[in-house]
Amino acid sequence: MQTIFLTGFMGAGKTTIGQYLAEHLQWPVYDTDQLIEQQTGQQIKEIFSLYGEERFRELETETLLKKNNQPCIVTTGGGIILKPINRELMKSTGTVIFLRADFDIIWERLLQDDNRPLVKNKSKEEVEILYNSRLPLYMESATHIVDTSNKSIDEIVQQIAHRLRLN
Ligand SMILES: Nc1ncnc2c1ncn2[C@@H]1O[C@H](COP(=O)(O)OP(=O)(O)OP(=O)(O)O)[C@@H](O)[C@H]1O
Ligand SMILES: O=C(O)C1=C[C@@H](O)[C@@H](O)[C@H](O)C1
Ligand SMILES: [Mg+2]
Repeated sequence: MQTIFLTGFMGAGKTTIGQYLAEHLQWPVYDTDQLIEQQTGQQIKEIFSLYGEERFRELETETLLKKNNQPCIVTTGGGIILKPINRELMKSTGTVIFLRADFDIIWERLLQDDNRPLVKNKSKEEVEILYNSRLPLYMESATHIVDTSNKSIDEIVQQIAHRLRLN
């Protein structure tokens, strides 16, 4: 089994599910947002405001390129699917699981945290437009789609392990 990449919109639960899945499988887990923050010593919102979104997208690609080939879970930033090279890198080196969730559920989760520059000061309608514009890219790059709406973290972890025949 190669790398398991978790993709999906902000608030879909990639980071959270990745931690629990890693514990369940006893595999290492890496989060691209956290790796970028560690590497730069800056928070994502600072990177966006100091250098812009484009620079952040380059850092995401660099992070994917640095990954070694050991089995692991990689939880990604919500916009990792925007660059074709990222979609190709993930699909060619692993299994890509798109964590799908209804927009209303995502919106409720996003209200809890202010470290997401693409959501800050945006209306629900504006963020929903972004969500809808990205859906085809999550779908196109996924090898599996797992619906997480109204499911507990444990149910989602079990479902992923079952789909990948890892339990
Ligand atoms: N299945 C779930 N049920 C209830 N709450 C959840 C579920 N999954 C995630 N959450 C909660 O939603 C919030 C967002 O989750 P998380 O940070 O894991 O999302 P993410 O997909 O990594 O987002 P980002 O792309 O911004 O990094 C967290 O507070 C988390 O506890
Ligand atoms: O959806 C996005 O574009 C983002 C999601 C977050 O995980 C971070 O990578 C950053 O806030 C951008
Ligand atoms: Mg995350």
